[in-house]
Amino acid sequence: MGIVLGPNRYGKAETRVVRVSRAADGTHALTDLNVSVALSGDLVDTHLTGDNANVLPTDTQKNTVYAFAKQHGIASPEAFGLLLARHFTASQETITGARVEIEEYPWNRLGPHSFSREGSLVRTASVRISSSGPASGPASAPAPAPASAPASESASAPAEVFGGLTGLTLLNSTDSEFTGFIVDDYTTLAETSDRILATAVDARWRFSSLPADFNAVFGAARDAMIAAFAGTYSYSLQQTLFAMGKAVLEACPDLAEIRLRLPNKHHFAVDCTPFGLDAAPEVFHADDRPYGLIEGTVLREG
Ligand SMILES: O=c1[nH]c(=O)c2[nH]c(=O)[nH]c2[nH]1
Repeated sequence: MGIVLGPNRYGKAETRVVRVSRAADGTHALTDLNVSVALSGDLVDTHLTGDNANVLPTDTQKNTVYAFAKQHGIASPEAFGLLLARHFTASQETITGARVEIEEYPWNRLGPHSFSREGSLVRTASVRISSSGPASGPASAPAPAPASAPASESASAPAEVFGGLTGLTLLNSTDSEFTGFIVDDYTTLAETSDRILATAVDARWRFSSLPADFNAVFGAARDAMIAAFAGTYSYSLQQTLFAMGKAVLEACPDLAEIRLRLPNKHHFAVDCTPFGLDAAPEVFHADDRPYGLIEGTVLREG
């Protein structure tokens, strides 16, 4: 039996790029990204014989990230990912697929040129382009070139675009129950009609059409998730997950689906009665692990 090369891709991972935009009045704006590029295409020779004629070096990919940040600016992580993915697939005959994954670390403004890093929230974007068609899924959209894309790249292959976030830590100190679950020989969990519900949201949403303003969609999706978490009287984190996903799709018509991963960050009431104190649950132990992990996709019917 012969041995053959399977699916493969290569690229420069985690190029950290910080773009400063300087306005005439001395006010600066900051965009802080971690960009990972992975390319695929006609790359058999480099694997089988070491002939690198078809290989665009990963060092060049890193340089392209920096050059595009300078030349085109970074309107949004999604638009920047599209710009890069289109460039790599349109400019090199041997490169037919590109996946660009971006993390954006938000900074809060302190002054005209001073900033502080925002907590744990990270915005994410992912763009996949294949000149032989989108990577997968029926709802991929033909992607218009971002406003700042070079004209030569405007007629390129369809793209799949995902946005999202991680590390959005949320907590309700009441309005959460967990009762009526299966009880078997190993169940010790007591039913509770009042508990802390806390999670760190990991969300990824797929665009079915590409909006003019990705940042507006991001803000609307984030705000809808937060409002749904805070406003839902929860009987399970699963129910809260669906409410959050539904709220995002209702707020954002450009999105086809949202995938949510919600760790249940357990808070256990500490029994203070041995210390002669009352039993009201006011002191909690924030447990690190193990944690429940509730995962689900919410999508439009059809
Ligand atoms: O919201 C919850 N969902 C569960 O499935 C579960 N399981 C558990 O032990 N606690 C919880 N809480």
